Amino acid sequence: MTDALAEKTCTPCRGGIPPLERDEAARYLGQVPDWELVDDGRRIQRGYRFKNFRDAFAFVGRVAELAEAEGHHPEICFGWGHATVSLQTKKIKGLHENDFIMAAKIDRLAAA
Ligand SMILES: C[C@H](O)[C@H](O)[C@H]1CNC2=NC(N)=NC(=O)C2=N1
Repeated sequence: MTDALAEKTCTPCRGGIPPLERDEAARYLGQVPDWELVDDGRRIQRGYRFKNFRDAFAFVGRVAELAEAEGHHPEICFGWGHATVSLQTKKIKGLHENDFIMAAKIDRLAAA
């Protein structure tokens, strides 16, 4: 199922729509089960482990390129051997399908 999401492309979000309800977000989360709902269901995040700093940094660079290509951007915290990616649609201060598309694409990128 993750592939189905990963095959989609993010759509420009200009605000003015409600964020996903918790039950909707939970349904999408089933397709990216390694991610967790945080901030009262308004954000999703996942941690990744790497052999060293260089591999973590390379992963961050690939996620950044993906975000620019999709026009939808995560928050990333990283250091020696780890990176945490967080996704929320800022314009609506909550979750949108775009966040789950990016999660699925980032998981595929991390597995590559
Ligand atoms: C028009 C375009 O969709 C917006 O400027 C994008 C850019 N990247 C974005 N990224 C995130 N995470 N949230 C947004 O609301 C957002 N808006």
